[in-house]
Amino acid sequence: MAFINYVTHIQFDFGAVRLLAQECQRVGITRPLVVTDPGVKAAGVLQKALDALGDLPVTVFDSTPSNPTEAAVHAAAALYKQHHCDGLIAVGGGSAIDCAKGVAIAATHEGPLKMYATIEGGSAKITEAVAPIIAVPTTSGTGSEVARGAIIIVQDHRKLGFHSWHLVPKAAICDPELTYGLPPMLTAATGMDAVAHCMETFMSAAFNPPADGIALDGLTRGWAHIERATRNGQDAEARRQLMSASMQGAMAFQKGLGCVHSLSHSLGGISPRLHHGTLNAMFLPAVVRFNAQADSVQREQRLEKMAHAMGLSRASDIPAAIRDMNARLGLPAGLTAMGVEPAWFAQVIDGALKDHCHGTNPRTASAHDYEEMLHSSL
Ligand SMILES: NC(=O)c1ccc[n+]([C@@H]2O[C@H](COP(=O)([O-])OP(=O)(O)OC[C@H]3O[C@@H](n4cnc5c(N)ncnc54)[C@H](O)[C@@H]3O)[C@@H](O)[C@H]2O)c1
Ligand SMILES: [Fe+2]
Repeated sequence: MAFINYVTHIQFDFGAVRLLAQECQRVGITRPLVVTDPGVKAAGVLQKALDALGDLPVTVFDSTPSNPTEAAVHAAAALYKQHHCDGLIAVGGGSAIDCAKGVAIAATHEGPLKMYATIEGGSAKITEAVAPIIAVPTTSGTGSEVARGAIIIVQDHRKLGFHSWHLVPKAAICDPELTYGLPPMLTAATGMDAVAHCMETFMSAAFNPPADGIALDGLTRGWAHIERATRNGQDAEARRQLMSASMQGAMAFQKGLGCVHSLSHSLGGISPRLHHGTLNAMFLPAVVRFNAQADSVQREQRLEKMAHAMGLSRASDIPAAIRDMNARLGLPAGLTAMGVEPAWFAQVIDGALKDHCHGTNPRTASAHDYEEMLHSSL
């Protein structure tokens, strides 16, 4: 069955952060908890959001870790309750936005967070009681500002997905100016997350032609501008296009993602210091090669369409083009350069097989297939 849904109210423009107070009023948030992280604060980006909130009584939680944890979610939820907040404003990358989504659950639902995780059958337990969220992305990567999912490391160290349409932010404020100060390495790594979303969901077999169109267009924009934005963070047009690619990837991945993300979720749970987008950039070439054999990918000429969007003449050139792009962006050459050890692989594969993205890859991966992908990504 095809399920197609586009729900987020989006303000997308240079300077759009100034609409924050207006959006709070529209959504009905009068006492927000702002969820952010130390890097966003140090970069002066948090202050822009606070300035835009004027005299609203604001509480700030600024301790979101990169790869948010259940402990951070509970600490922020305690602050939310203590200050009688009535909604969340996430200012940051995927980590701050997903942390806010976790708080939106924890502040309004009982019990440990893992009860609500997708693989624990928790999606149906997330009700409309969830606190409202306004998301202000400051990276161009995850697209979490328009997505129904949150990725959080729960107390037993698994990095789990939480999915509900109730978690989709009530408003997204996409202001490319907020990303001007994002350093080159993070621009490249988060940008490759956006590219990975567009590619993976486009390859996925679900019938969702609108999502396919959005993903392919997002890939075109992201691929054409990621290098420019990495080389010159002040390149307004490149920042705008990359922010759109990020948003489009996440609008489209309602189709589901695949083995790139099942591997990077699993590995990111084992070693939270590994950046999600960088891991995806490492896995993409191997997964594209693996998916080239999938019936649906071949029948619908999906790799040919991706190659066209990337300005390549042959589908078989895609894996090498991704590796070349990673090198030009200054990303690591492979998992070894990131400090990943083959001794971890058994645990990575176990987590990948159970991940919520495993089932939507266009070709079912066995443990052996995952092992090959990991070895060829070293
Ligand atoms: N919910 C989803 O749909 C979804 C999709 C993909 C990934 N994710 C998750 O999102 C997380 C990663 O998010 P991310 O890649 O956006 O990185 P991030 O949010 O972890 O941020 C990375 C670093 O960049 C800094 N930073 C952010 N914006 C900045 C700015 N404008 N200027 C200077 N520094 C800035 C932060 O302080 C942080 O140190 C992972 O946990 C991943 O699993 C979620
Ligand atoms: Fe991702």
